[in-house]
Amino acid sequence: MDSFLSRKRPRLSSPELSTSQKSSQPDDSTDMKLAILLSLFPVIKQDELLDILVSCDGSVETASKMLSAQATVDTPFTKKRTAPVSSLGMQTSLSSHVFTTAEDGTMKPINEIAKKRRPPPTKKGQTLHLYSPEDIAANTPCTIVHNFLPTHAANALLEELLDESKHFQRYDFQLFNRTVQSPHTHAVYVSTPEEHRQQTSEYTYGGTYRSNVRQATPKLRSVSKQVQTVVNEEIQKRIRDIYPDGKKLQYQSSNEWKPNAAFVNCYDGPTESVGFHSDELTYLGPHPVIGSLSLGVAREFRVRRIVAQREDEASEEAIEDKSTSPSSRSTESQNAWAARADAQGQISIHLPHNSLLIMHAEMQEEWKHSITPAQTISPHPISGNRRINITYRWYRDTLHPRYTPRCRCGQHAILRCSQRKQESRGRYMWMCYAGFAPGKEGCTFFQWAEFNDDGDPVWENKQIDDVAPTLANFSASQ
Ligand SMILES: O=C(O)CCC(=O)C(=O)O
Ligand SMILES: [Fe+2]
Repeated sequence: MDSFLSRKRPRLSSPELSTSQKSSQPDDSTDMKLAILLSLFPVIKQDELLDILVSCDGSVETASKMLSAQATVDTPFTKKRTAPVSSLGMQTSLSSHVFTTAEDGTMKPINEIAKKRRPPPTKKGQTLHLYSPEDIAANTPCTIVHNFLPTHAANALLEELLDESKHFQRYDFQLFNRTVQSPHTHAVYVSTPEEHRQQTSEYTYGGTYRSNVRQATPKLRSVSKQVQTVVNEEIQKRIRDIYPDGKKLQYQSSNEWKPNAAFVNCYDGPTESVGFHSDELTYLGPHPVIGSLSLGVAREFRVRRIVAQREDEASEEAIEDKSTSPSSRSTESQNAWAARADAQGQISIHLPHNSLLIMHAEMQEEWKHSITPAQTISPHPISGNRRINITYRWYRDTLHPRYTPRCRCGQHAILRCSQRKQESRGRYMWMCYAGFAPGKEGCTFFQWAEFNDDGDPVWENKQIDDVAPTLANFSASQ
């Protein structure tokens, strides 16, 4: 395994730190805090920002003051880096490790290899860089198709979306008591007037209706059809080659995947990014599949597994259960969360122009993903420093807000999956949206979500609890 490229990730400890400080905050808030610091200090490496954040006991304010002070005296934190840290273009492959030739000389099918592939190829604190489709399929919940569109079609779509990106906006998200803007811009595209009406007056996002919904261009619509075909093929391959007994996952839809919304992001320059998150399940349902097309500048897509808490961490969780928001957790419990977040390291998937990444059904519940800020990028001949990303999504009719529960605030509840707590891991729940919305306190609404095998909601036998499990138990979604 030495031949694959790995890079040390944040040093979560330093000689000055006490044991309780050796790791950082809870998974969600660490990423949010890092996102803020990155937007304030874009030339500083993410790893260093994390170190500083940890040394400031997780206080963004203290870290920010310290960094501002440092900036005036040009410390190592603020020196411009000349070394090209970006490893884009360096080819590494795990294929020689994961593909074995059988005694009769034939290649073993990928499912046999996947069964043998233990333990996970990443290590705590390290990043494994993957480039080849075989490695990505075997080691992550994703598949990649390079050179997806004919060159002229990819370039034409990129040009069209660069023009569209004039209308993109940053969205707000909540960081404790502050409202923070996304470190990239975006807009949502739909094809029909009815879908436009639904997106702007029925589906909610963060407690409000979306305002930046636009009419899909003919090119976006035609590419959507091509994405649909390939994603459905890849879903079937994944089921056949990777999933246990060649069967779809429980709650994964057995219907054809039919995208009806395209979220388009623009990352203008190397520091624009999106922090670690899972995509919101509310309208996509459990085990959704998402098709993600990259255009323009190549960037790194990082994924990491969500690690369940160990049994000996239960007492700490009991303390957390009394709190109502992640921000009220103790530093020690925050540290434990960060240590778990990094327990299995990260995998970096390199996304060149015109590559289609399929996030398969196990992705959102079991993994988190991000676009990390880059130290260096190679400008693209058409887009310069910009990267455009389109995620094609399938909003399911059965999860239209006319059917889903409302919380005590009178708003549509959001669907979340318990990702960390051993006893409830993998269970779904409807919760008040407001714990995750800018400036909102929220109510304690909580209801277990029940689904049939196809992931369509079952509404009988509602069980409503008065006290919500702490939001701390669930990872941030977007
Ligand atoms: O830009 C990308 O490749 C990922 C975007 C993403 O994760 C999202 O929009 O939810
Ligand atoms: Fe996402």
